[in-house]
Amino acid sequence: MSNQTTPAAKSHDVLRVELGARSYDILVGSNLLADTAGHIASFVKKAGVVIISDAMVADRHLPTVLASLNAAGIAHREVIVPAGEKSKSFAVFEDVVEQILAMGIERSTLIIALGGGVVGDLAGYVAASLLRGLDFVQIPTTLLSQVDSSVGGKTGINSKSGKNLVGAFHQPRLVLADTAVLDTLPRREMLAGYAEVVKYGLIDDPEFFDWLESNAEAVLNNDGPERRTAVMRSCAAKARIVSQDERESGKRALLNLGHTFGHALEAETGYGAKLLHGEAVAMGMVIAHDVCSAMGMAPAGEKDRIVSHLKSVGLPVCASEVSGMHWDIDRLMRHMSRDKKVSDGEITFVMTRGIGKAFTSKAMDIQKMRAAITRSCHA
Ligand SMILES: NC(=O)c1ccc[n+]([C@@H]2O[C@H](COP(=O)([O-])OP(=O)(O)OC[C@H]3O[C@@H](n4cnc5c(N)ncnc54)[C@H](O)[C@@H]3O)[C@@H](O)[C@H]2O)c1
Ligand SMILES: O=C(O)C(=O)C[C@@H](O)[C@H](O)[C@H](O)COP(=O)(O)O
Ligand SMILES: [Zn+2]
Repeated sequence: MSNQTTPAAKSHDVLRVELGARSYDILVGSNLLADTAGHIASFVKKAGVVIISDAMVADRHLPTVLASLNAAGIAHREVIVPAGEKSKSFAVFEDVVEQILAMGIERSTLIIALGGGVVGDLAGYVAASLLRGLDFVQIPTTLLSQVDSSVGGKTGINSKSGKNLVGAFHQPRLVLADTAVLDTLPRREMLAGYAEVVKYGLIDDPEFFDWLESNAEAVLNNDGPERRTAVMRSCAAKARIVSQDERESGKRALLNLGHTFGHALEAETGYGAKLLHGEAVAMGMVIAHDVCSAMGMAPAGEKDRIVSHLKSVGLPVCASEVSGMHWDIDRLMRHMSRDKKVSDGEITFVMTRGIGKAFTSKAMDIQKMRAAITRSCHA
């Protein structure tokens, strides 16, 4: 008989976003929601917590969170918004703020964002605004929010003039990424998040892109080690960049790879289910690689490799794949001119010399860019 005991599996990994007084941990693991109360305990005061979630997530995962808070005797209230991008609006923002103020809150009330990037961006902006700033915790429930939106403190809503044009930088106190909740996420939403995972490989980690080419289906299908690796490696990449440039005065703009084009496509489709953010980013990353290879700075074969990987999992790669859309290139160009990376009247673009070699520059060939957008819209 052996005396050996199997060591208990590590329940979660911890990453730190280093931002001085605003530093915080990202916990990544399976079934973390069951001990929500334990994980957030040090941020909860007598005033309790207000959970902001959407109807879909509340239906599936709020009971687990509430059971944990009830067992620990933590006072809680809930605000539930409709699921989907349309909740990142002035109307929903106002409604949530008024509901929470009517509850009677204090500066020590903790806001919890339980949901995907829509809930995280909205709840973060609500937290930044109420009483001029409440603490908040991100509990991301989509792949996209676990690998990207819950980290870094960009919060906000959309305006008629464009995507995320109203908001604030407001860092969470903690990010609790429970990879098991992704088991209830529809494949299309998983893929939208996967586009942002691929983005990290394309920015500056070609080995990660190689790894994804072999492990994509394991990441997407099972709550196993590959998914955890993908979430951890993505969060580590984002944390590293955000720690160096919290307010996007330089390097952070790299996280916008594919977004200048992607946000224009999203705005033109009316922020609905026609085109998800991650799908627009996938198309935008292809356009970025296409125009850079047309400008002779990136090998054309690399764009083909990216397209082939995105297609292999089922992501759309061309704007022409959005059904019922008749794209107007001039309107797309006008949207791009309102990008937050515009300075002195010129857009800073995230460009590329190939996989893992993204950089920022204003030196875009506008005619070649128009041609690349046209290829995407009329493929
Ligand atoms: N702040 C940032 O840094 C940042 C980064 C990337 C994206 N974003 C924003 O994030 C938003 C997109 O986020 P998203 O892709 O998470 O979309 P989302 O929040 O709309 O969630 C997608 C859908 O999945 C449902 N859902 C969420 N979790 C679920 C679960 N576990 N099981 C079943 N259904 C679930 C939601 O109800 C919704 O219908 C966009 O508005 C984008 O601009 C922000
Ligand atoms: O965190 C960042 O910085 C990013 O750019 C991450 C993006 O994936 C995200 O979509 C972000 O919301 C885009 O920011 P925006 O400033 O262009 O609205
Ligand atoms: Zn994004």
